[in-house]
Amino acid sequence: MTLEKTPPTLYEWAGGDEAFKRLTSTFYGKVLEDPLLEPLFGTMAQEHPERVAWCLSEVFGGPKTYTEQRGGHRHLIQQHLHRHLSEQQRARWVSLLLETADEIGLPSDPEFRAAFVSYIEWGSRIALSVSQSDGEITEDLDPMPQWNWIVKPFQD
Ligand code: HEM
Repeated sequence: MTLEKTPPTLYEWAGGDEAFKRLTSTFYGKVLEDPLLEPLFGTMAQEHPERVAWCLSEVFGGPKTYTEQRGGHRHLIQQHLHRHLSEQQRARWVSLLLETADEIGLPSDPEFRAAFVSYIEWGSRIALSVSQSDGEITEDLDPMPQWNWIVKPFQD
């Protein structure tokens, strides 16, 4: 029998809770200075950056704090309904987040960034799409999506 090396989760590779909290606290500081995004986030809850950190941690294989504290993917989607986000705002949100990832020193290896940007693109496009809806959610959207390595980081 050969033992295979188990790769760390993306959450572990990124640096765990502390890294995601640093990412979102720095990011929302920039968001509040941005003329396109400030109107959306100027009145955000004080806990908002931490909730987004829980959410990213969970998607990337960390603890299920967002689901336990806030109610999972259904709740996440619900928070974006009726907001009528624009593509320009979505694109700015993504570019500022990626800029912040560099600034706070998230791992810059191609394998991590390929997986990281993949969720950010997917999630932000879902947020844009559901934000156009004036309806309510009827379908079951849980559990939270789970992201993993897209390109294998280690040899077996
Ligand atoms: C991967 C993409 C995204 C993730 C993971 C995400 C995550 C979250 C989370 C966790 C919340 C708080 C939910 C709660 O209270 O439990 C939230 C709320 C919100 N999101 Fe997103 N979001 C994403 C994309 C976007 C984009 C692209 C925009 C706009 C450009 C946006 C605008 C908002 C706004 C305006 C709120 C409400 C903030 C408040 O007033 O407290 N989101 N999002």
